[in-house]
Amino acid sequence: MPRQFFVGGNFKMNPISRAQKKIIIDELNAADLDPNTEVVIAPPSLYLLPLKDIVRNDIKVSAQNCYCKTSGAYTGEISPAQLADAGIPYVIIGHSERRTLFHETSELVAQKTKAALDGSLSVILCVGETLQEREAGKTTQVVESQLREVVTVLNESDWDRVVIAYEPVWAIGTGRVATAAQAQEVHAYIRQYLSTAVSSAVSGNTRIIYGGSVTAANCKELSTQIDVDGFLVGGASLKPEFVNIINVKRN
Ligand SMILES: O=C(CO)COP(=O)(O)O
Repeated sequence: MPRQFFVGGNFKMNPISRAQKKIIIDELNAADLDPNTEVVIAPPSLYLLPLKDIVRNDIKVSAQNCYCKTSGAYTGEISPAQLADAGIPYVIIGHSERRTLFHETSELVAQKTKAALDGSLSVILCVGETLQEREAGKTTQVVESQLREVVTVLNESDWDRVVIAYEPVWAIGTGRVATAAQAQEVHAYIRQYLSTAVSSAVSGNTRIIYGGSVTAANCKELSTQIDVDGFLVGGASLKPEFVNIINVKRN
């Protein structure tokens, strides 16, 4: 079966007001969206339930993070069980902002990924190298080591609910997008790695999406790459052009 194209909008800690959010949701609700593309939006946790209630049914809602325990004394955290109970189907795990600003290790990212999958969520698992690592020729080594931790703790069937987001840190929020060839090279590497480390079925079925300064203007070329199965969009997911990105396969 062909991999379904996937477009996620990571709102990060934006926008500030509920009124601004409503405008974004109203635009999405009114838009003519490609029914063949899976669309997921990830607002700050405070807004998960209100947005879920007002957004159209064919757009799924995702958390931006969760913890690896079911409940307990973990002030400030949300558990996979709580997200599942609230009817939130997806969670982003291992975003570079979590890894860098909040010191999440690949080991913790792997534990969270496993806990989320065990809690019946689907996971958007983020990996990617810094500029320094790319310039040192370590891109694939870094991405592989981030994935290896996860591979170690997942069962083969867990991968049915994992989308891998390749997000080079140097392209996030910088306006500096990876070229289609740079993205394809790393996506192909990830697919090859999944084939050797997990199975050829998981390699063939897992969606690998690109994130990092994706816009309506640059998404077309990226989308034509054979191993690019969609996008995780930050800044542009807050703008009307998000609709054009969702519809890139149709235009
Ligand atoms: O981090 C990202 C998505 O998770 C990408 O952010 P930008 O699209 O703003 O670069």
